[in-house]
Order: sequence, then C-alpha cells, then structure tokens
Amino acid sequence: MACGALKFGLRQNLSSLLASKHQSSVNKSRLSPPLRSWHASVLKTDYRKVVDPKYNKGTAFTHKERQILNIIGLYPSCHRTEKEQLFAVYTNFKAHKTNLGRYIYLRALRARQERLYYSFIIDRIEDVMPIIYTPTVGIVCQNFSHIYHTSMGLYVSKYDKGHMTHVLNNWPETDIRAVCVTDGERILGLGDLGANGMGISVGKLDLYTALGRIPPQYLLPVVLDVGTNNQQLLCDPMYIGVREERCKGEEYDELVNEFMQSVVKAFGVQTLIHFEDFATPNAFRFIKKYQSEYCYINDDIQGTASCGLAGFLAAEHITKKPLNEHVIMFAGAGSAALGVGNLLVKELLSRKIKEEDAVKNIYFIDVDGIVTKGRKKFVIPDIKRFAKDLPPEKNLEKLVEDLKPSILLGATGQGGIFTEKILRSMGKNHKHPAILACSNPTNKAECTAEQAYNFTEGRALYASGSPFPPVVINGKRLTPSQANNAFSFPGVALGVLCTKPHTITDDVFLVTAHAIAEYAREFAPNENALYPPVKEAANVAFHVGVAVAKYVISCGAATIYPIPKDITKHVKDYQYYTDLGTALPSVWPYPELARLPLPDRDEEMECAD
Ligand SMILES: NC(=O)c1ccc[n+]([C@@H]2O[C@H](COP(=O)([O-])OP(=O)(O)OC[C@H]3O[C@@H](n4cnc5c(N)ncnc54)[C@H](O)[C@@H]3O)[C@@H](O)[C@H]2O)c1
Ligand SMILES: O=C(O)C[C@H](O)C(=O)O
Ligand SMILES: [Mg+2]
Repeated sequence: MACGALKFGLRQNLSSLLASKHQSSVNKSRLSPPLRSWHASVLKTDYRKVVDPKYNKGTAFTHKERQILNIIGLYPSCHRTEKEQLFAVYTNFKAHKTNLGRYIYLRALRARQERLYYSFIIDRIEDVMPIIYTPTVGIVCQNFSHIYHTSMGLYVSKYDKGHMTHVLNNWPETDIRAVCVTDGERILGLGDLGANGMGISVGKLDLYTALGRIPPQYLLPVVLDVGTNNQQLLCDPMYIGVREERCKGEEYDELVNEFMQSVVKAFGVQTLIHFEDFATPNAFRFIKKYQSEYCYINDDIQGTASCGLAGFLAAEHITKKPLNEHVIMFAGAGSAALGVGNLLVKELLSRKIKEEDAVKNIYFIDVDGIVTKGRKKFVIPDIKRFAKDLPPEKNLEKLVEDLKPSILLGATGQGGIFTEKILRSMGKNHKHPAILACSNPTNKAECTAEQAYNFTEGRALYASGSPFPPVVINGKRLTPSQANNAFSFPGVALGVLCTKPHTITDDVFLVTAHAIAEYAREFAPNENALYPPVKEAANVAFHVGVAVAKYVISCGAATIYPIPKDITKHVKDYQYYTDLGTALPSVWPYPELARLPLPDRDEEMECAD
C-alpha cells in the first residue's frame, strides 16, 4: 500500500517534471527532420560512439544533437535533462525489490551510460553505497559467477604467466593511473571467493570516482586469478574462474611479482597499485616487499589503519581523554586490527611517547585468545610488539571485564562476538565506551548498533564497517557511524594521483587519519559520532586528497612539474565532473558537435530535402 503510494507519487512528480518540456520537444522533432545528407562519413562512426557507454547520453541527446549524429529514432522522441534522467533512474532503482536486483540494474546502467551512472551514485550515495559496496557487494561476490554478464574488469590468470603485460595492454583504455587488484582469497569476512572477487575491485574503484571524483577512465579493476580453495566454487559448473586449487609458495609469488612488473611496463611507474582482500599473511608480506619499490597501497591494512585511527582520534576528542590513557582492545589480529594497532603506535610515538608506554594499554585478542609473550608462534611477526606478560586467556567476556577497555575494535569476521555481557561491561566501566564493530558484511559485525546502544543505555560511541539504521533509545534517535576504509582510500588515491609520488609511505596514512578526524570535528560536528556521515564522504575524500597532496609535495616526493602554488585548486582541477556542460574540452565526448557549426534553420530545411 505504502509502496504503491510511493510509486504513484514518484510517477506523478516525474510526469509533471517532464510534461511541458516533453510536449515542446515532440513538437519540435516533428518540425525538424533528420539531416540526411550532412557529413555522412562522420555520421557512420558516430553511432558507435553514441552507444559507447562513455559517450552515451541516452534521452539527454537534444533533438539537434540527434540530427547531427544521425540517431533520430534510436531513442524515444522525448528529451530529458540530466536531472530528469536521474529521477527516472531512481524510480527504476527503487522498483527493484532486492539489493542484488538493484546491483544488477546499476551495472546495466553503467554498461549503457557511464556518466549517468556516476551522477546517480554521487547524487544518491547513501542509497547506493550499500549496494555497490558493503554489504550487497558481498552477496554479489558470492553469486558473481551466476550473475556474470559482462567482464567489468580485467582477469589476469595463472595461465597468463610470461605475458601479463600483453594481457594488461588488452584493456581498451590506455591512460591507466590506478589499478585495484584482488586475488579473491579473503573477500570481506566471506573467505575465499576466487575470481568472484571482481565485485570488490569494481566496488572500490567505483568509490574512487563517486567519492574521490577520480575520472573512471583512469581506473582498472583486476582479478589476479590464481585458483581457489573454495570447494563449492570448484564444483560449481558456472564458476567463471580458474578451476584449480590456489597456487602457493614460489609459484604464487612469481605470479604476483610478474603482475607488479607488468603494471609498470604497461602503464608506467607511477601507476597506483591498490591491493584488496588478499589473505592476511600475504598482505603483510607484500607491503614489506613492494611498499618501497612501487606506488603501492594495501587498503585492508593501511586504508583501514587510517580510518580506525581517525575513529580513535574522535573518541579522544569526545571523551576528552588522551589516547595513551585509553585502554584499547582489538578483537582480531589480522590485516585490519593489526594495521590500526601499528598506526596507533606510530601516532603515539609522534607525540613523543616511548614505545613501551605506547603499547602498554593496547591488547590484541585473536582466535587463540589474548596475545601473550608466552606464545610459541606469532602468525604475523608484527604482533609481537603487543604481546603481554599475562597468562593465556581465551574468554573475551572475561578479558573485557578484567582489562576494562574504553575502546574496543572488532575485526574478526565473526558476527555477534560482542555479547550482551561484553557490551554491558563496557557501559558499566565507561561513560562513553567506543565500540567499533568493523567486520563486513553486516552479518559479520561483532555487534549491531541496536545491541551496542541498548546495552549501554545509548552512551556507546558506536561505528560499524557496514551500515546500520538509526536506533531510538528512550525517545532519542541515535545514528551510528560507519567505520569503513571508504573514508580513506578514495582521498588517498586522489592525493597520490594528483602528485605522482613513486612510493607511498605509512606517514601518508597518518596524515589521512588526521584529515578524516579533522573533517569530522570541523565540518560535520556531531556530539557522539566517531565519523562524518556517509553523505559527507565525497567532501571527506577531497579533504583527505588535499592533505595527502600537500604532504607528498612538502616532503619532496611529488614528481609533477611545475609544483602547483594552489594545491587545493590543483586537486579540484583533477576531479571528474559528470555534468557535460562543464566538462573540459578534452573530455567533451562529441567533438563533432563542437567542430561542426550547427546549421541555422533555413540551412537545416535545405539539407533535409
Ligand atoms: N571496516 C573496514 O574498513 C574493514 C577493513 C578491513 C577489514 N574489515 C573486516 O574485518 C574482518 C577481518 O579482516 P582481516 O583482513 O583482518 O581478517 P583476518 O582473517 O586477517 O583476521 C581475522 C582475525 O580475527 C581473529 N579471530 C577469529 N575468530 C576470533 C574470535 N572468536 N575471537 C577473537 N579473534 C578472532 C583471527 O585469529 C584473526 O586474527 C573482515 O570481516 C573484514 O571484512 C573491515
Ligand atoms: O570492503 C570493505 O567494505 C572494507 C574492507 O576493505 C573489507 O575488506 O571489509
Ligand atoms: Mg577489503
């Protein structure tokens, strides 16, 4: 009933929006026949350009443009402005009742009309981010082979060993400036999804454009397909990837190495190479191996680190208690948690706090319990600095009760492990306990927003990796924040692409953390919010982009000449605008329309004869 009314409302709005224009455009089209004899050779190629998603304007082609491009009849006779098109897209988007249906609809739009697609996600980021990104992208990856209909990115497989450069050069765009690659081994908290991980590379790069406003033609999503150990996929006749067990050891490392070298050969040394959702031991190994040789980031470690630290800086600001006086507990000791922990120590060291004091109040708990000095084996050697002289203990509830953390960050991929007892204990011991349930997608969150607020009488400073709706407690509406690296990587990429450093240091992520926290404090102040709202995410990315660009330039790592005097303007000028009217001449998609003088009315009638 409500849904029907909504639909009716939308339709009514749309029709009144279109009514007057539509009428005049129909009348005009009757008066102006096609320009049959006009520049026939140009016209032949135009149709291919018109259906190229990069150029296609669909019903936004004016009648005059349709005449010149000889495409009258290929679209219905109405003319829609971009605003009207966006409205129509929104109506269609809402008409799909499942999130997977909405995703598929948006992919089809992207394959038809790229600018309209990006305009839409920019315009409706709060509605669309949960579809093209977590949580829906998780379902997308789980079903990717079944919904596959177009490549969406480049698949480089183990069979391409020895000629990966050639494969990369097969991508139709030549000016590639950033590559997001996954080998699909740890997709969100969903495990090994093999080549189905393409959805993640695509989703991350979509946010480069939607939030960082980085032109999409510079971006290349990649799956490095080295096989999968997911038995369900190996048995699935529709699986799109290499149907073999994962390569490992030397063979795997050689493939990754060849991939890195091939990117540089194909696209240049300053190509940003973004690693996403690699399994944790590999992720840490590759940072060590590639960080000082390539323009390289690992988002799950470094992007998450800056986002996590930004949340901690906000907690410090809200609780008015210095970070080193907080007791900070990490549940999980993988890419995400350890990344945040290491950057937190870097932050504390920068405040002239000694290493032993910096790590004193930071506890790590993994699947085997609290990380202690007595451990025989450390899965990731970096974790050793946090090991404590304590007896082994596996019970998280007991650890929280005994150690009384004021900040608790979960990145375990284990939904619901922050139990009522844990949350009540946090609420009992602290006025404003910070609780970050970072695991994705939604069903992997360590606790929901509702649980965190309910069991702390609404006092928790809560944030989660995937979005949760607002909660009403005692008549007060509490809006949870999203603690997701989407607040960092689009801005980092923007700052990096604008300044072209050869390598990216950890300091860039410290700068990023401060830029996010600063944005939250100064431009989106909200009493108890650890992060700015998602609707501000593009502004956050710009703020981060400018901060990163300034930092890269200030430390002499930029390789652009001349060094811009106005860095903010320099970053802004780099960005992508979907409004064709304001597009730069170099990206104006219909040079014919600019080159050929539009015929005046008499000439037009003459040509038509
Ligand atoms: N919000 C974000 O921006 C963001 C960023 C990166 C990762 N993540 C999410 O974080 C999760 C973990 O990612 P990762 O790359 O660190 O994975 P990972 O596999 O490297 O780490 C998981 C860690 O959790 C530990 N663990 C498992 N069960 C546990 C339990 N019951 N109690 C305590 N510890 C337990 C494991 O021992 C391991 O240390 C995933 O769900 C991922 O989607 C979120
Ligand atoms: O993809 C996300 O939403 C965040 C993060 O990179 C993850 O792996 O969970
Ligand atoms: Mg990730």
